[in-house]
Formats: sequence, C-alpha cells, structure tokens
Amino acid sequence: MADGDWARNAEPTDMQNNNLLDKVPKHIKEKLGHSFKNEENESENRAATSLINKLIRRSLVESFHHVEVLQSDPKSPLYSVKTFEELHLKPELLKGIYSMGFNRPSKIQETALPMMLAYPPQNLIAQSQSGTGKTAAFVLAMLSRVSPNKKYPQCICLSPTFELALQTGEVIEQMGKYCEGITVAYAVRGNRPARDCVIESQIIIGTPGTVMDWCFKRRLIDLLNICVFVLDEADVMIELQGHCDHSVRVKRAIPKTCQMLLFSATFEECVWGFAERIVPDPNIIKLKKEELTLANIKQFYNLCENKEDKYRVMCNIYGAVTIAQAIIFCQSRKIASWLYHTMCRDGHCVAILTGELIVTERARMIQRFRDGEEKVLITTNVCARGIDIEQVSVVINFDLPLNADGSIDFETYLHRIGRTGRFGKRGIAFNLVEKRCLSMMLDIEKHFSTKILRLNTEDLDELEKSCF
Ligand SMILES: Nc1ncnc2c1ncn2[C@@H]1O[C@H](COP(=O)(O)OP(=O)(O)OP(=O)(O)O)[C@@H](O)[C@H]1O
Repeated sequence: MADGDWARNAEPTDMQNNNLLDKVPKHIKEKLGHSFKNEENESENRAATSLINKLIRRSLVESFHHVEVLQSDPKSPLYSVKTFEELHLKPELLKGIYSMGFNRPSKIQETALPMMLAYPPQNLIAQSQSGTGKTAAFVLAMLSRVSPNKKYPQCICLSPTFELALQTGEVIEQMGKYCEGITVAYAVRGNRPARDCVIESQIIIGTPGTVMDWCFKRRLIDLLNICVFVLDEADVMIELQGHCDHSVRVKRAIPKTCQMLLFSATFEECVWGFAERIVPDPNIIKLKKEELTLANIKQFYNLCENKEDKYRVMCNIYGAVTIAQAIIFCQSRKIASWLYHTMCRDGHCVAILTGELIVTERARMIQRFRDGEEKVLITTNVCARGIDIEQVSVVINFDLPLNADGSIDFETYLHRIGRTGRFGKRGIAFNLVEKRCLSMMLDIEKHFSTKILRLNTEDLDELEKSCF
C-alpha cells in the first residue's frame, strides 16, 4: 500500500480486522488491555468518538504489518538493501539486535553505520525522520568502538533531557547485553557517585550540565581516552544556550582525534552552519525539505474558542484516545498542571510529567506510562523529543508549540507528533487550535507540504469520507 492510502481505504471487515489483530504482538495487546474489544462508546459525542475510535483502531491494527511493507519500499526511510550482517557488526552485537526484534536496518542505519565504523574514524552529521532508528545507529557505533577490557570512559553521549538520557542508556544496555564487560554510567541529575570514585564505565550517557559537572567540578571522568562523542538531538543542543555552552566545553577537553557524531530529525539552516563549524570535515546525511513530513501520521485539527473549550473537545475524544496510549502536549507547566488537575477532578486517570518534578518522580512517571499503567500522559516540550514508546498511537497538541516570539515552532511540532508512528507504525495527531491561531495551522501545512484535516464534529460524514 502506498503512503497516504492507508486512511482512505475501505474500513476492514470484522474478519479482516480479526486477522490483522492476530499480527499485533501479545505484549502490546496486554498493555492496551480492553482496547481491542469492539465496545460501544459511552462518550457524549458518540458519532465523533466512534469515528476517531475507528481511526485509532485502524492505525493500531495496521501498524503491525506495515513495517515489512515499508522496509521494501525504496521511497521509505525504513528501506534498506543490506542486512545487518552486511554492515560488519560484531557477532555479539548482531545477537543483541536480533534479540530486540530487529530484522533489517533502516535507511539511516544502512547509510550511517559504514561511515561511523570506517577507519580512520570519520565525523558525521546525520538527519533522519523521527522514529527511524537514529538512536540504534549511534548506539551500535559506540558499542562497536569501545574496548570492553579497558576500564575507563571511551564514549560520551549527550542528550537534552533526563528522560532521554535514561532511555538511550537502556538501549545501550539492551543492545550490548551480549558484549561482556561493557558498562554504562548515567551522568544525570540525582545520580551522585561517591566523591573519590573514578568512573570505569566505557560509555557515559548524560545531560550536558551534569556531564560537565562530572568532568570538571567533580573530576570523576577522565576525558583523555574518549574516542566517540555523540550529540543526540544535536540541533536543540546547539540552539539552547546552556546546553550548547556545556557541550562545547566538554568537546574542547576531549582529544582532537575523537570521532564526533551529531544526530537529529531536524536541523534548521542556521544550525547546520554551526554544526559544520564545530565538527571538522564531516560526512553529511541531510534530508530534503519534502522528506521532512511524517507520512504515516494522520493529522487533524479542531477549532476551539478557548482553554475551556479545548478541554471540552478533549473530553469528547478522550474515550477514543484511551483505546491506545496518548501524549498531550501543553505549552507551559501551568497549563499542564491545570489540565492534569481538571482531568483528575473529572475522574480521568492521567499522568503528568513536567520539568518541575523531582527526578525520581520524573523517572517513575515515564516508567509507569511506558508500562501502560496510565494511558494518557500530560506533558510539556520536555517529552517532545526522542521519547520512544511503541504503543503511543495518538498525540494531542493541547497548545501548538510556539517560539519565544509567538511564531509557530515547526521543529518542535514535528518532534512532538513524531512521538507516535514510531518505525513506520501508524499514528494520529490532534491539534486543538484557538480560532485566532488558525493561520498557524495553515503555516504548518505549507511548511511541511502536508494536509491537516479539520475535525469538524458538525459534519462527520464529510470527515469520514476524507479519512477512509
Ligand atoms: N532496524 C530496526 N528494525 C526494527 N525496529 C527498529 C530498528 N531500528 C530501530 N527500531 C525501533 O524503532 C523505534 C524508533 O527508533 P529510535 O528511537 O532509534 O528512532 P529515532 O530516529 O532516534 O527517533 P527520534 O527522532 O524520535 O529520536 C525504537 O522502538 C527502536 O527500537
């Protein structure tokens, strides 16, 4: 099936649906619990909810047989001609990859890995769409480069947030579980090794401030033998003053010969310039502008009067949204907190994750959501990037992401909606838009040359026609 056709095709019959359901892995079905039963919806706005319900159920079901199709479509970012074996990875890494259920590399993995593993080591600045396996690519590079017998830091990977650093660390541990002797140290807030300790782990993953602290203030890390330096979500690391200063300071203290790897789904032109200045002689993998949109995510918007009206619309679609798992993005901690308390007051079971929580709470919240304990997570841009939770099939922008000057933040929009539709799965994004912000929706459509359908609850027949 060609990209974009999925939502227009006829609704599968019950029998087809049941056959497709067989393909949904058991662990996902368990996490989603009741959601696959064909229940009548109890919500007030039954017609709208039932349509959204259909859409979400369909996207969930189709997700699990779509990846194979995409991996053989040359136009897809998941396409590859090579196998993992042909990428000359160590046998213990191949074992790790296959144990994670990967069959074939994605385009970014197939292209970037030979560059990253070449001798002499080459620098790389790489861009690829959200959820296409960039993390796995640079994790494989780090695991391939370290010497397990040498008990000192050899790779540093910087992430913009606490949650992302933990997640990347887990990927390193999972992928490297057959590589004996390799360990990971987490340089994140709340983790305080003893004062006289010297880090022996070969791979350090952390946020820029804490890594800097460990290197220069607490002198826990010897930077002399660092041979790979990764900046994940590199554009935001460069753009955010604090992150940039800390990252550059660490980078200056590591050997000049160290391999530098910069990854992100988005790089604004001004960021490319800076990236190329700090990374000597890099290989570059860059997306064309038209490749930036996420074809597997169906986008909608709903016009609302104000915050209260947005809340009403949200409650209307809530029943459908909790078929799977959903992330709701708010522009500020204040709105996130208001939404959380209002939803709890009205009896909804939701989680909240914002930067003001203490780190143990943040770690607990994201884990609970990952485990499916809560189906809905209310958050801010702190979870906009990198967070990878397979069963998230809906993203709701309670507020559109804005820059400090009030203009639309296109990059964050793309990262936020990219929390769904991971690795070729289907996803749905809803934007709740105040009338005065309608022009921003049109700006997004134009910027990404994409179509965002109005979820007009007054004319559902029309909407249904355009969706299926
Ligand atoms: N070759 C592969 N085969 C199957 N699944 C894969 C493969 N590579 C990665 N994945 C899975 O795809 C999902 C997305 O991968 P990953 O998080 O690396 O994407 P990303 O490009 O870093 O995304 P983002 O831009 O959001 O940070 C993960 O769940 C990962 O386990």
